[in-house]
Amino acid sequence: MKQRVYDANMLLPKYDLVTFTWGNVSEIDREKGLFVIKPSGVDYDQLRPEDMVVVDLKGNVVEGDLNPSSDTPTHMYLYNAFPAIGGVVHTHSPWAVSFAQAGLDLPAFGTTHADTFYGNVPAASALTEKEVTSAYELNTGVVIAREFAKRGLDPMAVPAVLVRQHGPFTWGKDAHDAVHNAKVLEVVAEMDYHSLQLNPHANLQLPQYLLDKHYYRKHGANAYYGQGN
Ligand SMILES: O=C(CO)[C@@H](O)[C@H](O)COP(=O)(O)O
Repeated sequence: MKQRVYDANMLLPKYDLVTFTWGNVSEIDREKGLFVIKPSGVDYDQLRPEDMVVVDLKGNVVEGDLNPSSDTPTHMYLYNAFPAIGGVVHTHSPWAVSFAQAGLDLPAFGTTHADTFYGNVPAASALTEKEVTSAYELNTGVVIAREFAKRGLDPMAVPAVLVRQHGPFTWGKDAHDAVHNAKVLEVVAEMDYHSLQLNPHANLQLPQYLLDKHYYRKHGANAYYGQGN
């Protein structure tokens, strides 16, 4: 599992999703109640599979000599809040971060989006100052779970979020699936930006029937939403 998580982390620079030591990938073993995550602040070209850190769902490091990623509390919170997910990715990929910092949902304008995200990708607002809990590092996870609950979104149907003042988090059935979703998010964010520049006054939103048709053609009639057509 450490090798698999290491391999998934090494896809972040390969897919041009990170700069320096930014970003992190993890994967969970639900039977053991443990997840493996990248260590904090280690250059990707220095990273080794044995550097991966093993953490339990209370945030305790159970194996590893290095500090786990600074985003470990968010990964942990998401594994607890979204029981169907198996892997989590965080990046600072520039186009997705641009939408996150602008506080804008990433709209479904086309089938490139619909293949992976069954609907607009939500921008989750940061907690207000008075909401910030003493466990500051948990706030991002709280914000994400709250946004999905508020919108009634199935996290496996829209496996991504844009956290304002921070950046994108994606997830999937495992670490590699979550990395795939992170790359699609970045590609679609750049496409959306240019579409909005090219035609700023039109309604470019993909109609629901096309979203349905395309998503279920790709994922099957019993996809996450359990509906089909
Ligand atoms: O946003 C931040 C830091 O502000 C983090 O997401 C870093 O981008 C990755 O940190 P480590 O995983 O190396 O701790």
